Amino acid sequence: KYPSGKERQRASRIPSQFSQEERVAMKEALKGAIQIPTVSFGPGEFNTTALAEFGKYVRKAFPAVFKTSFIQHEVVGEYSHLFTIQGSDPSLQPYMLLAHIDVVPASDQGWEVPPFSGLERDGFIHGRGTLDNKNSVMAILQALELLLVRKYIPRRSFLIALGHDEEVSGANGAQKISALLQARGTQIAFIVDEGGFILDNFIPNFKKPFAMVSVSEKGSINLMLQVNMTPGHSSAPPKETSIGILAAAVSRLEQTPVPNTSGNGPLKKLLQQLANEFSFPTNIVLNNLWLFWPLVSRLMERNYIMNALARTTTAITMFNAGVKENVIPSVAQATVNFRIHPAQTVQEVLELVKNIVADDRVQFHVLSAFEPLPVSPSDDQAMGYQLLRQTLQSVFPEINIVAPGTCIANTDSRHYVNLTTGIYRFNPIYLQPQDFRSIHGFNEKISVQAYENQRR
Ligand SMILES: CCCCCCCCCCCCCCCCCC(=O)N[C@@H](Cc1ccccc1)C(=O)O
Ligand SMILES: [Zn+2]
Ligand SMILES: [Zn+2]
Repeated sequence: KYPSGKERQRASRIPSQFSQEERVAMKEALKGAIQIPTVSFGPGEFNTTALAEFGKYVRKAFPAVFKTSFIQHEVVGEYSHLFTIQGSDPSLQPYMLLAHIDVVPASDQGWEVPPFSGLERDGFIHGRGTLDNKNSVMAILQALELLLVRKYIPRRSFLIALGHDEEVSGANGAQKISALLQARGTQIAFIVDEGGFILDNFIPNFKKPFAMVSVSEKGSINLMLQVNMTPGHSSAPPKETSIGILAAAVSRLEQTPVPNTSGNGPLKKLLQQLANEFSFPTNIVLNNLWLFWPLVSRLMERNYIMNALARTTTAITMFNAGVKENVIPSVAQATVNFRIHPAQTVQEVLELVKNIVADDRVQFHVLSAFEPLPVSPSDDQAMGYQLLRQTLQSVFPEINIVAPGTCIANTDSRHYVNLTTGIYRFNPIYLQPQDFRSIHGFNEKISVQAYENQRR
């Protein structure tokens, strides 16, 4: 039963204040989530025991979410979760929050604390998934739980979709949830997913943190290069082997980056928005990009993260050849992962790559590919973007720059493009370059303070 208008008004002004007990319980809930090793090892290779345990864990940690009559909970693709929170005003189009419960593998080597310990040390909770992306899973459910305890009933309906295989492309989780919603004819006002942060110290000589809300994400090609040659005895080798030819081809690819196309992408706009925050002479340079763009884009290429924003990137990720030390192998294969800049297409990149390799003995096999994602609106009329901006500025009043950007990696949100034109990738967390390296790397951690802010 819905409350009266007065009760609703009161509910809409629920302050984000927590008791000491609540604060302890909340961080303990995150630690427990980190301790469940929901690792995705490869396509179709999941820790299904951990995924099932995670399902039970959230039921126990957030009882109000699971027993509230106006919340429908569905399990999709065995381990993903879809929550539909029915608002009091059905005329408003629902929005949707996304997060994923799987994590990439982590072995104990290289970590200061074991990656699935969830240990708290020096004000940080450590472990795989603390930034990518159990922080979001738990913060979303925790915020909802606390609101429900405080008798919250939303006006606008919303959905929460928690995928279980984002780290291996989302085919069983996000893709199935999206298909289910499409079959139901659901239209979504806007989506919020991972993929943007409050960036702190990412731009050389720019100390002011700013929020980057990613309004698009790069496309991708996984390209397999293969060379076949006649096998033989290593005691009398031919002048060139399949391995040598392939190695030269991938080396040419590494040494010849795909041209910088950032002049036509959102990066230029982002820098223009930041221009007046810089001191002289950088402010003059950035306010006159029509003149200085060649110089600025060359300087940006020196930084590997800025470089990733500026162009299609080339990463050689797999190399396989040879069966025995005294056998000249017949086949050599390498996989190259390209992340496509929004100003380019799959076809354009493939043409460029073939011209760079320029060797007919190298065969190309496209293993998978998709185009850069559409750019979501970020103008004054874009409800999702503006709501996100206002909300983040009310939680972080010190942030006066919120800028649209591009996510350099891919997220589950790409599976929902048929449901909405407004997809915003943003986690309300300060991120420094060393934190960025910890995502999929060593020593991933989140400060207790940052986690508390996420739930507000
Ligand atoms: C002007 C200054 C800007 C500075 C830019 C700084 C950019 C930092 C932004 C950090 C964004 C990090 C986003 C994290 C999300 C990672 C998601 C992920 O790893 N996805 C996988 C998904 C995938 C796709 C296909 C197959 C398997 C998995 C990925 O590899 O992209
Ligand atoms: Zn992620
Ligand atoms: Zn990830």
